[in-house]
Amino acid sequence: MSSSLTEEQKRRIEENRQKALARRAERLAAQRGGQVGITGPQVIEQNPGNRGNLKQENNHVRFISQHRQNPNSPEHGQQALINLGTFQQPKCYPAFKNPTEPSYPRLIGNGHPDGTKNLQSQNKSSIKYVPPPSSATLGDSEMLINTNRPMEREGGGGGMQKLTSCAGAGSTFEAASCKKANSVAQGKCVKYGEDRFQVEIGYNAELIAIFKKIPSKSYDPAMKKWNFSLEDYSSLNSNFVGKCVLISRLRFEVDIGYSAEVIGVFKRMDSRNYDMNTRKWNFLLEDYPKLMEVLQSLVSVEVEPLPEAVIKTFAAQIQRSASETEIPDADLSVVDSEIVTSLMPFQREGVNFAISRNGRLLLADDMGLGKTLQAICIAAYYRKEWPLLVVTPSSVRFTWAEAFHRWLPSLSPGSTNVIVTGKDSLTASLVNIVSFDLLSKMDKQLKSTFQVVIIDESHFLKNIKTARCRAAMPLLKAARRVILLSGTPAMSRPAELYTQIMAVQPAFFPQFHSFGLRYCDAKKMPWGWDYSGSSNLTELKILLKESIMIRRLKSDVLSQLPAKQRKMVVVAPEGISAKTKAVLADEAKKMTKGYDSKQQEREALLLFYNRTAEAKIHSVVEYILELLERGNDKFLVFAHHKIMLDAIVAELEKKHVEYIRIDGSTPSAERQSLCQKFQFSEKQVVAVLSLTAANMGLTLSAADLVVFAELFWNPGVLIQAEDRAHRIGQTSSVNVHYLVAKGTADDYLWPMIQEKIEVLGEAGLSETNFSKTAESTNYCPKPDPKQKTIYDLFQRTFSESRDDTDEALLLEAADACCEFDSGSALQDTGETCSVSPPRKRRIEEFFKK
Ligand SMILES: Nc1ncnc2c1ncn2[C@@H]1O[C@H](COP(=O)(O)OP(=O)(O)OP(=O)(O)O)[C@@H](O)[C@H]1O
Repeated sequence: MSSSLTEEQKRRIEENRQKALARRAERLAAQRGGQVGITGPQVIEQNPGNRGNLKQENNHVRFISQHRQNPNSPEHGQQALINLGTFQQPKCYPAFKNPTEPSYPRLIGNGHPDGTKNLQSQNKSSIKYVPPPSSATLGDSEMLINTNRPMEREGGGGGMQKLTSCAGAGSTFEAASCKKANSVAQGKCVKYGEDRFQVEIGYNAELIAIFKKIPSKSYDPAMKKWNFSLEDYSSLNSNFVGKCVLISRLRFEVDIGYSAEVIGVFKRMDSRNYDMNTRKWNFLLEDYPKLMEVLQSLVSVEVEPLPEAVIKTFAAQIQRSASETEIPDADLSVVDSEIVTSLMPFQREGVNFAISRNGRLLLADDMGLGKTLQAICIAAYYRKEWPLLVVTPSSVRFTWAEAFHRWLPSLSPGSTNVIVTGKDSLTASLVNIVSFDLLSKMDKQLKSTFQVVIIDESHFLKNIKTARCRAAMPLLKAARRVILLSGTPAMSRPAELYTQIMAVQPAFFPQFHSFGLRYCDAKKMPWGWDYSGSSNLTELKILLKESIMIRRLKSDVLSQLPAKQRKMVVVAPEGISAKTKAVLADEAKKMTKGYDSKQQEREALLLFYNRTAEAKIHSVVEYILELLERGNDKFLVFAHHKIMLDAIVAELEKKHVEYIRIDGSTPSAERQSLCQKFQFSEKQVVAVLSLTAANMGLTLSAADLVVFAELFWNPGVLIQAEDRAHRIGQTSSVNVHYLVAKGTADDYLWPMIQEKIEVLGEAGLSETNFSKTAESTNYCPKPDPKQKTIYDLFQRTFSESRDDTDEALLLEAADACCEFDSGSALQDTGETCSVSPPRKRRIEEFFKK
């Protein structure tokens, strides 16, 4: 993409800038002749060379340095006008690592702080330099202050003050108020420590109010003086400042205080529009070069231009060549038809978007909208460039492998490589799947390059300091296609987006600091920079949507979604210890030998089921923690065994996550209030529920995610449990995650459940069936012939009529000392809670369409 300004425009802007500098130098030379101790605005009017329109400016602070002998020196005649109503942060600093380093030229407004390094590649016409002060520049300066805010200006009565230097070695100031013309204070700026300056002046409430707004302010109680970083000295030496901000795909606004001169310029623009609400002027992007050219020729005005990333992204609009072109339909003939024909229309649009962006994107669809499927389809489009690397949270590594085989039947069985230890090869297969944590332990192998990389839950990379981020970033830098997936790319602040943007478009914001200044409301604090805020979010959102991000909310595509989206999650088997695996294998072996009585059979099955719960605890807890880390607000977790329910609750308590628990021991009277708490709490709440004691009669529609920590042999119980969220009051499609562990009773329960649900589906008794919406086809397709006995045993035992069997089993379980949550298996409290309050979302507005 090319820059928006032509060479000719750049040349003219530079020419104007030079002329302006020369004019400024002349004026300052004239001022040096004797303008000292001037008080009040009228005096300034006598000196039109200083500012032609001081009346418009009298809500500003001005510093004027007069000590420079060489008028052509860029340091000569530094002036600052700072609108106190919208105090400007220092614009940009030389280097992110050491923003206080004074020896670089300081650059206003182009968003790239690292001085000369980036200048070649930048649009020079949009840059203004303000040289930093040195301790030497502190000698003589003049400060003109009006503490009025812009809105108070009309009413008159401004508190104009002036601190004027005496030429010479010392720097002396006078401060006077035009309200009280006879109240004149004298002061001076002196060097303070290595990189600070101190203002020595008598007490003046208005001045102090101004000082307090300066980010680097510090009060020295011993000296009873205020001091500031040299950076802020420079920042005060800026002109009448404003900034350009993108407000739509086609328009930008100029955010600047009132100036007749500027408004005169605005009025000459054909596309001008004044927004009565924001009281700001906005223009078509095609007017941007012209407007900037004129504004930058005004001596008194410094306007922060649009960031380079915006200029590049919207180059077509700026150059008037934009047309509303639809993203073309990609030719997916190289991709397995299985997946292509399954794509829902919005998913197809996602794939088209990705391919139009050359396979580099942030797919930020809401949870459950099929990001996995879209990512596999996008990656498959670039199959010639494989081997492929998928980096994912550890709990879903195996689910990814299943999904590849399900959606790309052309993949041979051995072509997925799930990495389970740091010693495994990262490049063993065509599709390599690794967890974030393992990736960071594979230092030696990180030199391998992948042309195509998928990062699932890419917000895991939000912190550049983490080992996972440091390990992943070089891989992403080297890759040609980078597919980031996250339903919650940033959970609380725009700073979290930076690494993800860098991963997809490294050229957008090479320095975090420039991103921080523009979008994180960066503030200099005594301890360093604070980037936890947010600013210009509308622009960031428009920029990302135009360039790299596609995001659909469930509500946008609800008509295309089934009421329930079921998903099987294969939880990591190494969560199960070797000892537990051996016990499970032993139980299974015993079962294949057969039993003398039905009673013994059932006991054995229940024991197997119980051991399965024990074995899954670690993986289930890990999965729930990952859901919490992803920022899922509210969800339901169903489990059957008390040990599982206890373990989940213990972890939630440890993490200080609010939860409700309803199990067999929860009195009926309490259930209503627990439901209410879940439905109406604004906080993140997890409902931990017993499969048999809380699967009916409760309304928990504030959640649209249901997680099954354990399976149950009766699909009717599961469907009823799902319906705690999927019921009246639910406005979304409900996601259902079944956590399934290989080598456990799940191997037998899962195919059985699917079979039964399919039957229910065919009979119209279940809205969706598993085989169409869950990654099921490749999971334990048919039990091992040797173990078919166990499957049959499960079938036989649990296919009996539900009421009798459940009761009998629960009793038997008690006999067998298994800790089922059996308290009130079939209680129906009939409680309902009304529609939930709007669910809290982090930086919600930003990510809404
Ligand atoms: N077009 C489709 N046809 C059939 N099933 C689909 C389709 N799209 C998604 N699904 C199924 O919906 C479920 C949710 O999809 P997926 O896991 O890809 O969503 P996601 O956006 O990645 O969710 P999360 O944010 O939870 O990771 C899966 O079981 C998936 O197979």
